[in-house]
Amino acid sequence: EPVEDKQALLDFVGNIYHSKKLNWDQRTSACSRWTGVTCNHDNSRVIAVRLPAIGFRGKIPTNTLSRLSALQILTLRSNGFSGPFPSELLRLRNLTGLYLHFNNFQGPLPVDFSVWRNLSVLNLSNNGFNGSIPSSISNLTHLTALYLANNSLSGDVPDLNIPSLQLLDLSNNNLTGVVPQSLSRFPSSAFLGNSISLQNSSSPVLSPTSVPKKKHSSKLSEPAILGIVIGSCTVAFVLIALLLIITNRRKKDNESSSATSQKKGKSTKRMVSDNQEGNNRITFFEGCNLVFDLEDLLRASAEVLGKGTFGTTYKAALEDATTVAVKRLREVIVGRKDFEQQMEIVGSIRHENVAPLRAYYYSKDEKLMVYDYYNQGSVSALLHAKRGENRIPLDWEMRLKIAIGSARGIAHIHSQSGGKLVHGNIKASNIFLNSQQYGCVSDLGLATLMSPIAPPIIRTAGYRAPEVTDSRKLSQASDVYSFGVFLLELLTGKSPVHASGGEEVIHLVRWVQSVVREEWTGEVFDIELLRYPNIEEEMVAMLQIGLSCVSRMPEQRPKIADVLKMVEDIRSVNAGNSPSGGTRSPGSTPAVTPYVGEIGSSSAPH
Ligand SMILES: Nc1ncnc2c1ncn2[C@@H]1O[C@H](COP(=O)(O)OP(=O)(O)OP(=O)(O)O)[C@@H](O)[C@H]1O
Repeated sequence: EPVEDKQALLDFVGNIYHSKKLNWDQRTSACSRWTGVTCNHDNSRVIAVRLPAIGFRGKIPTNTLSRLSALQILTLRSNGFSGPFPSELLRLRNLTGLYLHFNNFQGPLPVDFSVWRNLSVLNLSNNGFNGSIPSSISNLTHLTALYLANNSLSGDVPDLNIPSLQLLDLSNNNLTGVVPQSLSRFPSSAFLGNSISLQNSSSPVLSPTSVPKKKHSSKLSEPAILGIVIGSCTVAFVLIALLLIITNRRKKDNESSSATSQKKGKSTKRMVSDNQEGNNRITFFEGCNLVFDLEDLLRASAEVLGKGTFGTTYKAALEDATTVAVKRLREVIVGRKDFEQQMEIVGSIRHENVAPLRAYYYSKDEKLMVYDYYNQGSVSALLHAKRGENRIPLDWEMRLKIAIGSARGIAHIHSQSGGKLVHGNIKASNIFLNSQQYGCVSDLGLATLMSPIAPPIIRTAGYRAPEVTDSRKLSQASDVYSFGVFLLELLTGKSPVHASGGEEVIHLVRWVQSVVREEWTGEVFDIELLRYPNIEEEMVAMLQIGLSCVSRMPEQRPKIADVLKMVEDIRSVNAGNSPSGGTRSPGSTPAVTPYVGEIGSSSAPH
């Protein structure tokens, strides 16, 4: 437990009015129980504090939050904080994200911003700040987003030469002069509602107060914000249903807890729901550089990526220019405790070939999981999308790296929880490319949490081991089966279950087995691969591995560690370093099916 950090937080909350009760109890674990608090991996320090719309009123008590010296993220938005800029916060040298928007802060900004060396997002919009924009902001070399809109800032816009800056909003202030060259790359909307003209342009394009000022927009109700989001994001779909359900309670709280709100009569009722709400927190895992809270998620414009077995996945663009994938689960059959336990296991996995779970949210009505967004799409999309058109096919090199990476990821997963963890849903749409373009597996550990009556989606069915189809016996061996199907998919370019011409449905595994049995091995490979010379031996090696993984009997399948060795050896097979058949490690499960033996002798040139 971070004893001192905990005390700092208690000192903070004990010395400021807030209309919404926080479940910060001295006796409970701040790291696992306290709303809005995130700790590092060994729970020795608090690294994030997210307290939007708690109904705080007054000045931030001195010498409280500033003692959280490991703090990286601070969100105090949509409260009623007042007073001058809390310059004590400049002591928080590790801050990457500071969100103070929608408060009533006043007076000038601090002169020297340069202490916040790691700051990536600064949102001070919708306050009453005045004076000029300090040019020391230029020293924030990691800054990606700067929001100063809806204040009373005046003077010239400084020359902010920050190459990393991607998002800028200075609108609705009293700024004058011209847009400096360094900021000319931003759209004019960033400067709207000031008396600024664009450089090299004789006419002032932006007339003063051309847009009505929205001062102290903390008055804006959540529905109004939603309205703006929805209205302005005509192209993007909005997570309306998601938003409405989750915001429902918060909306009520916001209305009455905002400092400017008139309604105070609801407090008793609110207290009751607060107590329940205490547990409905969004939980972040360490290494989550993403700066968002639930409300950021709600305000994000979102697009449906697809519907899967376990729910629907959305792509959500956050206001700091990051994009996340939010998976909304349905039919969770376990209780909160089991769910949280599993999330902790999944969220603690950090491996370059496993997609990191960044955060999750649990409430009675909503269960969300937040992942990084992979903009290249899944291997399924890379493999199958728009075949035939002038797309760039996945070359053999890429497919090898995908196979190696995903095998490494699965091997790592199987080594977790005392060697007991099962992925449960290995398939091409759950495999992505990491920054080195190796395979990276996602969506693990959900199968045991979800309803077994989840509709059997045909896309998933093709990856299921026979014992899973028959009696839902998920195991590491069934993961190996699914991985084998995935290898066959990589080799053939065909989906696990696909229609051939007419209505006939082809099962990839059976099809590959029969083609191989007829000794037409060459026929199985993806025609897109035929253009690459000298890879047949490697393809045959992968075929052998894939077929051994899809052995009917679970105990005949190799262990993933052995599969991994074999996959990693595919290259050396070709380089002639390793004699055919000698690639398996001693002691590995003998899993070569008769078919494979035949391929080995019939196709490998001697
Ligand atoms: N982090 C992500 N980045 C980019 N795309 C993603 C991400 N997560 C999922 N997707 C894509 O969104 C779509 C829907 O994903 P989802 O996981 O909900 O369903 P699925 O993979 O088809 O099935 P299942 O629920 O069984 O995993 C898929 O095309 C998937 O590849």
